[in-house]
Amino acid sequence: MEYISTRNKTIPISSSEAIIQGISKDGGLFVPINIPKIENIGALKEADYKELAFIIMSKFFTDFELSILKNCINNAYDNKFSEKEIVPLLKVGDVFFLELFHGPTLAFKDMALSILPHLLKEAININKIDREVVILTATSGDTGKAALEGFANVGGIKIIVFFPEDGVSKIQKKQMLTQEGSNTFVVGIDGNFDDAQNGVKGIFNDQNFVRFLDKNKYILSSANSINIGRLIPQIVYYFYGYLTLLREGKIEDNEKINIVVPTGNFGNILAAYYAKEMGLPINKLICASNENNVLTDFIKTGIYDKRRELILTSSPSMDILISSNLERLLFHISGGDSIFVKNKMDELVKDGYYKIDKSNLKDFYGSYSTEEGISSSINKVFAENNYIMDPHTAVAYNVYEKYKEETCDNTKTIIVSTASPFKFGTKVASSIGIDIKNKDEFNIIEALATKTDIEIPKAISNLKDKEVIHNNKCNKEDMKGLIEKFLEVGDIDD
Ligand SMILES: N[C@@H](CCOP(=O)(O)O)C(=O)O
Repeated sequence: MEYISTRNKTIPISSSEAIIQGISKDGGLFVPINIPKIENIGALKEADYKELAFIIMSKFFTDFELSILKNCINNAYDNKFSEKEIVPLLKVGDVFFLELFHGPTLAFKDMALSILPHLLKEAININKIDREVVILTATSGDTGKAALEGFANVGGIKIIVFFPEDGVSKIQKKQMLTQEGSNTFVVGIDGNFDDAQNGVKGIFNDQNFVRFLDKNKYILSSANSINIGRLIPQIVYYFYGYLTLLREGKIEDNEKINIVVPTGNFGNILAAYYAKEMGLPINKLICASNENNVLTDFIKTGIYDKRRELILTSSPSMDILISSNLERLLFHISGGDSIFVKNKMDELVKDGYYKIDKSNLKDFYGSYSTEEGISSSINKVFAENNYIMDPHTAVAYNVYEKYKEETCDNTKTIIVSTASPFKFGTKVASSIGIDIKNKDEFNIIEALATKTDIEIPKAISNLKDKEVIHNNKCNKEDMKGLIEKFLEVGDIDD
């Protein structure tokens, strides 16, 4: 399988090269030259998570020897995950929650960031790279910690994470600032996630800086979902969720289901779109946003308009106005028209918006939840079903309720549950009536554990006494300066 840029189809590269580069030099994202099909999906219903991961990933990562790919998968999906199914599926009321947060950092990002370091190491070997790889990551909370965890102490790789100083939850922040590993660097910036992501993309595209790093024997890569090595592993759990329904007799073979995804950078829902294109019977892809509802407007009108204030919400991983992976969707729905994609991306930079024909978005339904909607959904599901959702998952639930009301569609539905509620203690606890006044975050979490009768995950209880290691802060304009400092390469301008 070859990969091409969404903005220029003429230079195909291998999957291992695409993983190393992270983002194309022309600013585009790598996409597979075609999306492979899987026939007779129902026959895979007895496959465990690793077997399924191998079947799916081997169709995309074709320049990895099969035994090497199998090793990567075995090393990724092991007892780092607390549940033996890796992603349990739970029926709650009339929906199914696919819980993607049982990995080491308690968010769905672990699903791909447990394997990306193994894939990248192998990609470095395959391409005989004689440079140290520097992973630049922008995060609004969950990606950062999952990437740090995955890459900590991996030889030949350094990881630098930029997060919005005031735009992540207290637990997310503590998770990142206490990260051990001599190759890890964490920086709070004085902007929002879009600033961090724009900054990182700008650095990738600054050819002078890239050459300067190269002279110092460094190359850049990415751990965000702009990296195809992040996206492909996320396809697996959509198949696994579907096949679990089939194995448990909840659906017939080939029966269509809906998938609801709380969405920010559009990577997770794009993985579901890839699954659909590969043949998974999906009816609607339901794109759930928080008050940063740029995607809702896009799906309803075909107009993507980022000219609005970014709002900090209780679901920070979705506090995004420039959803990177939409670029890949534009490429696919335009039949692979890279000129069209480039024009739209240029319009977004120049004018702040672009328009497409909304009939191209028929696979999707989009809506959003307010802060109040998040609280009332958490409260309702807990009261009625004794099931506790984190704010991101609550956004998805809230939007699914709207979808049902609007469409009366009773297709069986999976909601992806993307993070542990204990990462967002204040919002979750207050939503179910716990008095949070005068309590610190860890007291709130203890009260939440008592009320829900769920044990606090070790990854959170251990955090309480962990020492803060990273104290770096910078202006959003000075991200390059910090990279120079961490890599000890001097100043490009000297
Ligand atoms: N949801 C985010 C933002 C980055 O998303 P990614 O999937 O592109 O890495 C986060 O948690 O940081």
